[in-house]
Order: sequence, then structure tokens, then C-alpha cells
Amino acid sequence: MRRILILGSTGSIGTQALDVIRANRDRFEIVGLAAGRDAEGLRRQAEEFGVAATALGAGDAERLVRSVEADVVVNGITGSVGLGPTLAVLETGAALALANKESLIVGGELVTRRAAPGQIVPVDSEHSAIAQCLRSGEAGEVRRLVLTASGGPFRGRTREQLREVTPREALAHPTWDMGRVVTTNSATLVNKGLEVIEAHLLFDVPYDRIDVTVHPQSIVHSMVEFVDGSTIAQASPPDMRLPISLALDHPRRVAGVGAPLDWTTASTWTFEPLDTAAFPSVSLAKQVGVAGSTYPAVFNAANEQAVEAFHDGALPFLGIVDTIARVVDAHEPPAELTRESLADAERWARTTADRLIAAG
Ligand SMILES: NC(=O)C1=CN([C@@H]2O[C@H](COP(=O)(O)OP(=O)(O)OC[C@H]3O[C@@H](n4cnc5c(N)ncnc54)[C@H](OP(=O)(O)O)[C@@H]3O)[C@@H](O)[C@H]2O)C=CC1
Ligand SMILES: CC(=O)[C@@H](O)[C@H](O)COP(=O)(O)O
Ligand SMILES: [Mn+2]
Repeated sequence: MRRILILGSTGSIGTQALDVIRANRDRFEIVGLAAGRDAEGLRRQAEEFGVAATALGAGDAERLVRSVEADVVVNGITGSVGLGPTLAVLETGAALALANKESLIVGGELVTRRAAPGQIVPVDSEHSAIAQCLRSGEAGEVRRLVLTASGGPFRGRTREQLREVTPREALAHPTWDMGRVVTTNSATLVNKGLEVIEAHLLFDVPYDRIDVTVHPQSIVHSMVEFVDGSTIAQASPPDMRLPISLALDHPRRVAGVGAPLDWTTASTWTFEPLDTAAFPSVSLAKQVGVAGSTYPAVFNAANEQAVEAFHDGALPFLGIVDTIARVVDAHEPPAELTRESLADAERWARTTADRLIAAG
């Protein structure tokens, strides 16, 4: 029986983790639940699963991580506020089922050097796919990682055609039903930029050997190309319960967790290059990834501020990535990366982004 603690239990990842556990009560026991502000939703979940240990807010979630004994902690919190809980999980020695990509990207080596080999199990669909593709290979045999991107709701549009798009349109993701921030990030392709950095940190492959291809069907979740020219891809209908279940009982698979592909009807999978003129965020993310230090944290913090401003009607859609670029450009990294210098850089990035947005 695996003891599971879920952070962000009321969100998209959290509720899908609960779906998997509800259907497999003989394999999993929930020992703790944490949400942000939805106290009533959290209370109902705790009642359903008979859980006594709960927390509201990131600080409380971090305390819960340290006080409850768990085998696996799912970090399904949104945003860089998930960093404290991520570091706390790594300290406890529990496996970290990581959906909160922001904490890894923002923390960088502060996170990776605290993690034991295999302690971080990716939940993000692309990284779960890559981990599955790598199961049978040697590190030296990997030539390239290829992350798939759906292209989001605005795939095929020119930069000019993105000028007037609305928050409602940005939230209409073509293939996945996710929380507001990650859905907006899919529309700007910032999500894919963050995922390139996430892939570099998880699999230690240099940025010039991590590519993105646009695959609108979201069936091939990513691929690994090997030195002999062979490519292994992981494919399944878009359903996060599959990567979540793999992380909950890693390395075992949970039978029946998702529907398999249907090979009896005609279907088409397509792949196309990313339009980097309309969507410059992936190139920008690669630049900040290569620069390292506090640059990825600054990129992410500026994005978080810009996404909120976009939904508040204070910033046009194109302003999101433009703001990130301006904040990154103005950043001066600290001499040393520590939790303090990281927090300072994030604060600076948020203030700078807010100032640029207010100035219009
Ligand atoms: N949804 C998906 O399919 C995928 C998501 N991810 C990643 O997983 C993470 C979660 O995404 P998703 O589930 O879609 O997001 P949601 O917005 O649906 O859920 C976010 C969860 O985090 C909680 N939360 C928010 N702020 C805080 C805080 N300050 N302290 C503690 N908890 C907080 C929310 O609580 P409350 O409800 O109380 O506000 C909620 O439970 C993100 O990093 C995202 O990029 C990655 C791949 C796929
Ligand atoms: C399901 C998942 O992992 C998301 O992060 C997904 O990647 C979003 O889709 P796109 O960013 O490819 O549009
Ligand atoms: Mn993803």
C-alpha cells in the first residue's frame, strides 16, 4: 500500500490523482491533502477519503509535508509558490510526483542537487513520456529529446492575428482540460518553453539537443531519438491520469487507468514545425535556460504576473511574452544562486513586470 500526500488536491492534477486513487483503493492510501484557498472542497475530499491531515496555503502544505509520513507526495500546486513544498519533499526522502514544473525550473540546481537519483518522478505528460521512452536505453545512446506541443488554441495564426485574442479564447485548449495558468501558458507556448527547461533539468540533455514539434492531436506525448537513428515515442489518448498513475506507483503501471488507442478506425497524426515568429517564447526560454542562475525564475515570475494581468484585462495577449522578454533583458543575476538571491530576483521580476504592465 503506497501512502500518498497530495498538494493542490482541489485542482486539475489533484482531482485526477484522486480519481486514480478512488479506483485503486487497494493500492493507495491518502495520508494528507492540501489546497490553496478552497477550504470547502478540501473538507469534502478529506471526508470522502477519511483523511485527518489537511493544509491550506503553501506554507501550511510545507508543514504538512514535514509532519506526515508519505511514500509519494504529488506536487500539483500551480506556480513558483510550489518551490518550498518541493524542497521539503526532497528533504523527507519521499518520492516527488512532480506536476508543479515551476518549482523545478525556478529552483534549478537548488532542486536538482537535493534530489536523490530517481526521487523526482515527472507527472508532466511530455516528461513522463520521455521517462518511459528512456526506460530501456543508456544515457550515452540518447541523441535528442523531442517534446510535442499541441500548438494551443491559436495554432496557425500569425502574430498580427494574435493581437486581439481574449482570455476566454486563450482558455479554450484544443486537447487538455487544465487549470487557468497552464492553459494560458499553452496558448502563448510559454508552457513549452518551461517544459524545455524542465526536460534539461530532469534528463541532463543540453539545450541544443532538445527540440519541439507541434502535434495538434496530443497523442504522441514526446519522443527520444537515439544515436542509431531510432526514435521511441510514447502514445496514448490525452488523459493525465496515465502519467499521474505512473508517478503514484512508480515504476509499476496501474491497469485500466486510461483508454488505449483505437487502431480499428482511421486516424491521422500530424507534426509540423513551431512558428517561432508568432510564438517566440520557446526560443526565449531556451536562452534563459542556457543563461541559468536566476534567469529561469525571472522568466517564470514575469510570466505569472503577466498572465494575471492578461486575465484582469490589463495586458493584451501579445503583451505576456513581450513583458517576459523585457524583464529578462533588464535582469542582472546575482553572484551566487541561493534561496535568498532567488527570492530577491523573483521579487524584482514581479515588481518590474508590474511596472512595465502599468506603464502600458
Ligand atoms: N492540469 C494538467 O493537466 C497539468 C498540469 N501541470 C502542472 O501541474 C500544476 C497544477 O496545475 P493544475 O492542476 O492544472 O492547476 P489548477 O489551477 O487546476 O490547480 C492548482 C492547485 O494548486 C492549489 N494552489 C494554488 N495556489 C496555492 C498556494 N498558494 N498554496 C497551496 N496550494 C495552492 C489550488 O488550490 P485551490 O483550489 O484551493 O485554489 C489547486 O488545488 C501546474 O504547475 C501545471 O503547470 C502539468 C501538466 C498537466
Ligand atoms: C498535459 C500537459 O502535460 C500539459 O502541460 C500540456 O503539455 C499542455 O499542452 P501544450 O502545452 O502542448 O498545448
Ligand atoms: Mn506538459
